[in-house]
Amino acid sequence: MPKYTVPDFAALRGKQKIVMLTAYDYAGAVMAEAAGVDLILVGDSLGMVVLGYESTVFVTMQDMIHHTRAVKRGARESFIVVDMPFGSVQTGLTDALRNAVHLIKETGADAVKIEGGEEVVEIIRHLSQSGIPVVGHVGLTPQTAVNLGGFKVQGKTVQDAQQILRDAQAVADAGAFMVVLEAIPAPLAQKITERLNIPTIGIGAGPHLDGQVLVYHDVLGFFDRFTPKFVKQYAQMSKLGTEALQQFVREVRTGVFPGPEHSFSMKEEVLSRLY
Ligand SMILES: Nc1nc(=O)c2c([nH]1)NC[C@@H]1CN(c3ccc(C(=O)N[C@@H](CCC(=O)O)C(=O)O)cc3)CN21
Ligand SMILES: CC(C)C(=O)C(=O)O
Ligand SMILES: [Mg+2]
Repeated sequence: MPKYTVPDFAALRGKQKIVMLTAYDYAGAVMAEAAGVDLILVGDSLGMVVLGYESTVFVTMQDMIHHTRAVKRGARESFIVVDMPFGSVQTGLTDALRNAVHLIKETGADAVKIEGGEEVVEIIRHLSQSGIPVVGHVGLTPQTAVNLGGFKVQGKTVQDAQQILRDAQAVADAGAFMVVLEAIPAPLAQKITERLNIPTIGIGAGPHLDGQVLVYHDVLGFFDRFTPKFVKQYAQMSKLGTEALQQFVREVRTGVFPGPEHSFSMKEEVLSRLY
């Protein structure tokens, strides 16, 4: 059993900020758990930061299963949320439930996350009532970003902001136990957080939420293709890694590596008997 269960997150509201971080593999999950994050998200952002796609829409159920299994092996004690990839919920309630059950059974994840507002409430209700903990995700929904003008801040007009408020409320009413608010103005996220009775987790949504989530590769500076304004890099791993690898290349070429401390010796009497 993980350290937390579903009701624990509601209990944290107003007491302690909830910290969520993405992870996509064994090593990342080990570090996330050692750092003490409250829960791990195996995000479909893996398509971009790990697999190099231009968007998250190409990520498959198999991708999510493969990576979530690795995360689970690295973070046995953590509550794990897995993103339902694009296409895994769009083909009907039966498919959505089958895919959610499949994800959880194959990976040992604790909950699934589904992008969308009012248009996905039936799916959220169906899964929740079937016993699957569901996290909602409203505001900027990367799987359908092509309809939103790209990876852009959402909810800047009265109409758009009102819709996001309705979306968040609808997702909570449908049984989601937590909701991610992505790339919306801070005051809108604050209003939503005040209205809802489930924890809100923000990414690019300001400080007035119950918790925060960022992408692992952004936090550590492993991803340089773009850096959203809401990202804070706590390390510059791409730079550090490239410099370290350059030194490796240099040392092999100059014969500095491997040194005697990296090599295995052999008894002279053994060597002398070889012919
Ligand atoms: N590495 C990474 N981090 C993320 O947070 C992330 C992904 N990938 N992939 C999936 C989505 C896409 N996300 C993003 C990506 C970029 C912006 C961004 O930079 N938006 C700016 C520029 C918009 C513009 O071009 O005008 C903004 O001000 O909204 C926002 C969300 C968040 N998610
Ligand atoms: C950015 C978070 C919320 C996400 O959905 C992902 O990493 O895929
Ligand atoms: Mg995602």
